[in-house]
Amino acid sequence: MKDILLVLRLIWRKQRTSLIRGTALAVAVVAMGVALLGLSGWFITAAGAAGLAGIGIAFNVFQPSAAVRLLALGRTAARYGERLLTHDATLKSLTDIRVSLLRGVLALPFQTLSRLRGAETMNRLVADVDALDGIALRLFIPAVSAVVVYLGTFAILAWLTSPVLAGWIVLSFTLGVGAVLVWTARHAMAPSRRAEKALQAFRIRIIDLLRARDDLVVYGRLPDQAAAVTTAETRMRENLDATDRLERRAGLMLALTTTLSAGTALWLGGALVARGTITPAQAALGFFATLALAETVQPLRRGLADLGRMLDAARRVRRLLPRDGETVPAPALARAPVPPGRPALEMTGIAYRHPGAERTVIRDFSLSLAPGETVALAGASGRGKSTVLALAAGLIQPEKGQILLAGQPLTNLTETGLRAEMTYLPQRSMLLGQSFFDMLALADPEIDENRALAVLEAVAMSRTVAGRGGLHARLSENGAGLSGGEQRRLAVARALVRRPRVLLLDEPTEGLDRPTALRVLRGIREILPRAAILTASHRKAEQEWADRLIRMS
Ligand SMILES: Nc1ncnc2c1ncn2[C@@H]1O[C@H](COP(=O)(O)OP(=O)(O)OP(=O)(O)O)[C@@H](O)[C@H]1O
Repeated sequence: MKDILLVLRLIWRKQRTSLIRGTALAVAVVAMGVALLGLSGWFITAAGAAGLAGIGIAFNVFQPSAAVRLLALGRTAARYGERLLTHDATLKSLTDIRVSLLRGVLALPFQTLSRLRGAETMNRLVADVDALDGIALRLFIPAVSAVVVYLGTFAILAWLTSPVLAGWIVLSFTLGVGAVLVWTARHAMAPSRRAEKALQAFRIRIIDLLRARDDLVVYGRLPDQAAAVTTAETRMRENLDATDRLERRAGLMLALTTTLSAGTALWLGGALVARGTITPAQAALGFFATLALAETVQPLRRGLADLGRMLDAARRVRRLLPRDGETVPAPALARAPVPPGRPALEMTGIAYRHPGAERTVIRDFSLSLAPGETVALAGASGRGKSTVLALAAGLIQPEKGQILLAGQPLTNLTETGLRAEMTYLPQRSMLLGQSFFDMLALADPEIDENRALAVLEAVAMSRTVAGRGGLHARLSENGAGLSGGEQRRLAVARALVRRPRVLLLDEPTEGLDRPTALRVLRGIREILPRAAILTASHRKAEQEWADRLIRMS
C-alpha cells in the first residue's frame, strides 16, 4: 500500500490543479445524481399527494421540474469535464513517471544495467506504468467523491427529512457496500496478480521467441517455445476470467445491498410517516436518494478488482524511480578541456573484482598509453582483457588504483566530457538504424556524407555499401541482412566517426579474414593518426599491428 500511496503522491504532485478540479467535478457528478433521483422521487410523490388532497392546482410544478432539468444537464456537463480533466491529468503524469523511470534505468550502474533483461525492462516501462492509471481514476477519485457525497447526503437528508432516516440510510449503505468492496479486494487480489504476471510472461516469451528464432529452429525448440507462449496466454485468460467473474459477483452483491438498504429506508420512512414525523414525499426523497447512492461504488468496484495488479506494478515501478529529493543528474558538458602533452591514458595499480565473483580478476595492473600509440592486451580467454577496457572506459570503477585521461581522473569528467574524448567498441555491438548512414549517425548526428563515406572506406566497406544501393538504402533491422564481418566493420566505422582521443577496441577484427583485417587496422590508423589505441586481441594480425603488447596472466 505504501508504494501505491507514493505513486499517487507523484501523480498528484505533477498535476495537482487539474486533479483537484477533476475531483471536485467528480463529487459534483455523484452529488447531482443523488439529488436528481431524490428530487424526482419527492416531486412525483408530492405531486401525487397534492392531487389526492385536491390541492393539485396549487402545487408548484415549475420549480422542481426546472431543478430536475438543471441537475440532469449539470450532471452531464460535470461528467464531461471530470473525464476530460482527470484522464488528461493522469495520462500526463504517467508520461512524466515513464520518463523518470527511463532516467532511473539509464542512471543505474553499468553492472546492474548489463544484468537487466530488455524484455522485462520494457514491461516495467510500458505495462506497469499503464497499470498505474487506475490508482487515481478508479481508486482515489471515486473514494474521495464517495466519502464527500455520503457526508453531504447525510447532512442534506437530515435537514430535509429526519436525522434518524438520514443516519440509517448512510450507515446501512456504507457498511453494506464497504463489506462487499473489502470482500472484492481480498478475493480479486490473487487472480489479478496472476493475470498480470501471466501477461508479462506472455510478452517476454514472445520477445524471446522472436529474438532467438534461428537458434530455436536449429535446436528444434521452436514448438516448445511456442507452447510456452500459449501456456502463458491461457493462464492470463483464466485469471482475467476469474477477476471478471468476481467483479460481476461483486456487482450482484452491491445491487442486493443497495436494494436492502433502500427497502429498509422505505420501511423506516413509512414508519416515520405513520408517526407524523415526516411527509410521504420526504420518505420518497430518502428512498430514491438511497438508490442513487449506488452510483458512487461502480468505479470503485473495477478499481478494487484490479488492486493486486496495481500493487505489484507500483512496487516494481517505485524501485526504479528516483527517491524524493534525489534528481537524476542530466549529462553536462566537460568541466575543463583536457591538457595536452600528457599520456593519453594512464592506469596505475588497478585492482578489480566483479560483483559476486570470488576472485579478483585484475590485480595491480598499470599501463601508460601515449597519443598515437597502439597497445594490445593479449592473454588466454577470461584473463580480464575486456574488464581492463571497461575500466578504462569508466563503465566500472576500480576497487584500487587510479585511471587518468590526459592527466585528469576519469571521475572528474562528466559523462558527456568523457564520451567526447574516448570511444569504446565492445565485443558485441548493436547496430541501430535503418541505413548505413543512420547507423553511423548514432555516434555523431552531425555527420555528413563525405565523412561517412571516408570511415566506410577505412574499414573496407565502400564496395558493400555501393552494392546495397548507397549510404541511405534501407537495411534489415539491426543490420540483420549483413554478414557478421560486415556488421563488425560497420561497428568499427561507427567508433571512428567520433574522432576520439582514446579508442578502446575489443577484438575489432573478429570474424574477418587476415587480408581484410589488415586493411581495416590500417584504415583505423589512417583515420585517427593521433589517437591512443588500446585493443584486446587474440588475433596475430592485431597483435602485430600494435606498437606494444601487454600479456595478461
Ligand atoms: N559481470 C561479470 N560478473 C562476474 N564475472 C564476470 C563478469 N564479467 C566478466 N566476468 C568474469 O571475469 C573474468 C574476465 O572476463 P573478461 O571478459 O574480462 O575476460 P577476457 O580476457 O576479455 O576474455 P575473452 O578473451 O574470452 O574475451 C572471466 O572469468 C569472466 O567470467
